[in-house]
Amino acid sequence: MLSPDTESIGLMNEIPATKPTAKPTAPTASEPLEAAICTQDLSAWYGDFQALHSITIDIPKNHVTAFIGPSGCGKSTLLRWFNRMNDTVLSARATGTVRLGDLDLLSQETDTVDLRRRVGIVFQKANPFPKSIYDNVAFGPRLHMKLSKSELDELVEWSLRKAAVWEEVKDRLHGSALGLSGGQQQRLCIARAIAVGPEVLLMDEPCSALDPASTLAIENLIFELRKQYSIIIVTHNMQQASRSSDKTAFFFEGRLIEFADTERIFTQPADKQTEDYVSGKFG
Ligand SMILES: Nc1ncnc2c1ncn2[C@@H]1O[C@H](COP(=O)(O)OP(=O)(O)OP(=O)(O)O)[C@@H](O)[C@H]1O
Repeated sequence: MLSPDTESIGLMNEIPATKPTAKPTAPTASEPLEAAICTQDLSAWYGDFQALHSITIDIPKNHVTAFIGPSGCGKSTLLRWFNRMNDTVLSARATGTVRLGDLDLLSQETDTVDLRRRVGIVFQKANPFPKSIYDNVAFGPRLHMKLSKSELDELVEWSLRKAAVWEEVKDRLHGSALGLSGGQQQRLCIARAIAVGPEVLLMDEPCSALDPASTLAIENLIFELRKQYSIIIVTHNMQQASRSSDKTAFFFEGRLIEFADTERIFTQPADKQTEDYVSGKFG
């Protein structure tokens, strides 16, 4: 049985409608950036506490965007409004707008089940279901796609290959996912997320529980996956943000202080607070 925590609830809702396609669509530098998710004046509260203040940001499609900032500055809160994970927190509310294409993400009429199919999430701690490796990846597709056995086999393999873990698990697909190493489990969770064909992948400190080799494997994977998905990664690791993201947003005390190309944020930030943070003077 799955534990009824918020993370499992989110994963259970990551349901697919269509079989994912594998056509890389990375734009070239000269093309204007199309937005995957746009927020306008987004403010968010937990009870009386205001965690986000008037956030306006366009998250570009097919790029990796890093969210950085000191603990408690609101990075995860913002990420969790992007797929309405905050619905599981009774005291959480938000004003302003968040859009995924034409979809108004804050509307009560938005189908959160379908939203979580389109916006997948990978958490800090790998959380495979206590099932086989195969069944973890096949979980969403089995619920919501009518696939033959061979089509499902193909999708499971495709997802595991895409998540760069196929070679390590192909001979033990029916063994328990809990028997994998931490880094393998995290790549399995990425495979499970992409098996349902999301447009956006949210990653909340996906490497913080991993060793350097597994971290590097995930970073390489993120870099590769951005050809097909719009990725947002929350990280406390400045090297990771600078290595694996195209754009970086720096937050402080619930406010978006600066959002620019990652290279610029790390070499010529416009704001003194950004400079102090990325140079390690605080946080
Ligand atoms: N479920 C909750 N109930 C009440 N307050 C919360 C809740 N979740 C977060 N907060 C508060 O909202 C603020 C922003 O938290 P959030 O987790 O978004 O920050 P963060 O930048 O992701 O922090 P960290 O880097 O430590 O994960 C913090 O002050 C936090 O204590």
